[in-house]
Amino acid sequence: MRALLHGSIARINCTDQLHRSLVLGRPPKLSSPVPSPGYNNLVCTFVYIFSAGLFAKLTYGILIYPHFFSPLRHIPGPKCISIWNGQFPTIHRQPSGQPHIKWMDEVPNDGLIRYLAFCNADRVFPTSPKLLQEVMHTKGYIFQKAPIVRRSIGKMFGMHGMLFSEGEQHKVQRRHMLPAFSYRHLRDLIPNFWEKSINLNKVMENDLRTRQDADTQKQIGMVVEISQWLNRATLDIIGSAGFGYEFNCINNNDESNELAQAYRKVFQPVSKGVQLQRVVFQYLPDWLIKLIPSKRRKESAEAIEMVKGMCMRMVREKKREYETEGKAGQKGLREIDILSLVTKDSPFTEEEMRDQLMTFLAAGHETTASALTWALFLLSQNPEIQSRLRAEIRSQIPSPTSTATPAVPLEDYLDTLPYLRNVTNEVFRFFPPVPMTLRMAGEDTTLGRHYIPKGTIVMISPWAINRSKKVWGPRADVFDPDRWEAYKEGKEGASNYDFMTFLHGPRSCIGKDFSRLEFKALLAALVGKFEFNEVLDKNGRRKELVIKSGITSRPENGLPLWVRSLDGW
Ligand code: HEM
Repeated sequence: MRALLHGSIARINCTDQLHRSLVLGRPPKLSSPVPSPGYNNLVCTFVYIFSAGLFAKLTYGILIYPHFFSPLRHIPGPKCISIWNGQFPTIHRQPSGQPHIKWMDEVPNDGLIRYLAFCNADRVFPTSPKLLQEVMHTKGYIFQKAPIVRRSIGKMFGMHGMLFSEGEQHKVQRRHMLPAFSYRHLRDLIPNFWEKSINLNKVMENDLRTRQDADTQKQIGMVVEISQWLNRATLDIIGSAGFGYEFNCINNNDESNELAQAYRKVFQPVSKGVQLQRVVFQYLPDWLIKLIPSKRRKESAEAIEMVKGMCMRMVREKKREYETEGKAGQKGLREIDILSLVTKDSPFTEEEMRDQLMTFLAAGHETTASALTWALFLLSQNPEIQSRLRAEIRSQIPSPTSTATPAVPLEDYLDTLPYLRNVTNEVFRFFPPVPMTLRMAGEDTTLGRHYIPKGTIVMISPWAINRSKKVWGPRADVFDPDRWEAYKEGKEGASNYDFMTFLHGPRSCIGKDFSRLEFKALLAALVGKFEFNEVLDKNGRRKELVIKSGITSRPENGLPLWVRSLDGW
């Protein structure tokens, strides 16, 4: 009653002041109503109950459930190093997948390991070919893309693109796009890959010469941050071979190329602090995250808008082309490139078409650039492997500068050069550009003999499987292209699931053959023409390599290498 009375007095005061200010023409001075003690008590009680509820929920969810009630608790796993944060401190300190190698080799298990991640969230990690096959193949559509992944990279890769579609929708999309990845079509793209590779060589050589002249007047090579060149080259290749578009990233440096810049902002490796922030943000609603100011997020959002706009323009231009040139399409070409398939007679809405392009653009350039970065890093550390590769390339592939018509076109043999093939396989094994990915059980199911409740997050780690001593023997952590003589493209290994770089099954990488050919063309052109050496510190010692895992794994601060142009090819 007192509360009510108090409230009405406050309201009367307010109206009174308003009336007076209207009459006198002054702005009203509203006195804030004084909350009654009853109201205060109510609020306090609510806050207490809410806090107690939250505390109980967190205590149960973080401290009790994972240790005593989780149906996954009997699956073997590493000992928790934190009572509330499981293995997270170890995972956070090391590159993605690194702790998993140790667990795989040291924790006795029947193909499945369970560990606790941030705030003791359950994770299962399949280690045997049989269970990997279940997750990726037999139950490929039950184990769906984890919402955490969708949330963190969905906007850049296109929410409605193939990477994030599920079930029937995914099957339709994948079937529709397959012709663009048939081996016959990819073989026809080799001259295009080669042309771009030669262009990269030319521009890099000019750049080396110009800068050398200014600095030393000598042709002794110079330090180059190599990864940005590789990103520009793979962007040009996906643009031209995939979409029939010339992005011209190789010819224009990063600063003058909006597209290269946009991707650099989104994909640049992040510090441990930002990684931790991202983990925490997974648990916060979008509206709350938007309220927290962040320069990096703002830049990423702008970059995403730029890419979105560009993909939409490509879709609309191509559609207009079909409308004006009729169904046969441009000059009657066999149009099975990515952009044509996405836009012509396609089952996609315009938004889906745009997202499909975003998927192929992002997935199709960053990964191959990361693989090439690692290739040059490994070759710079292993000069004898580099020389052997160069000898094969120079003896088999005519110099890009020669004007003579080659006796056999490159597309007939690029894919079969034995040492180039072994080096390619070994780089992909040793540094898988996508070190890990997550799936979520879409329904209650099983893995082997283990019950897996709906919502369980499954960690798939190409990094761990590709480097496990259990799988690859005691020399698993040695970079040795010759091991592929025995494995012969993975076919003579114990199982396909030993090599996980592109995953397997219906959700495996659709672009794996595209990227292999592109990788071989770029690597052959680069190693044929240039020598790559590591940059040592001032005491002549090897610098410690810090691997940053963002969407792909990359060396921290790019990869500076000592590059020298060689004569005779
Ligand atoms: C070295 C280069 C590459 C690597 C290591 C790689 C790796 C992968 C991996 C691991 C996935 C599965 C991701 C997941 O499910 O979480 C994937 C999916 C995909 N990749 Fe690649 N990729 C490479 C190059 C390419 C290229 C060149 C293209 C296109 C031209 C491409 C297009 C795609 C697409 C569309 C998907 C989604 C497939 C689906 O869900 O059905 N990738 N890639």
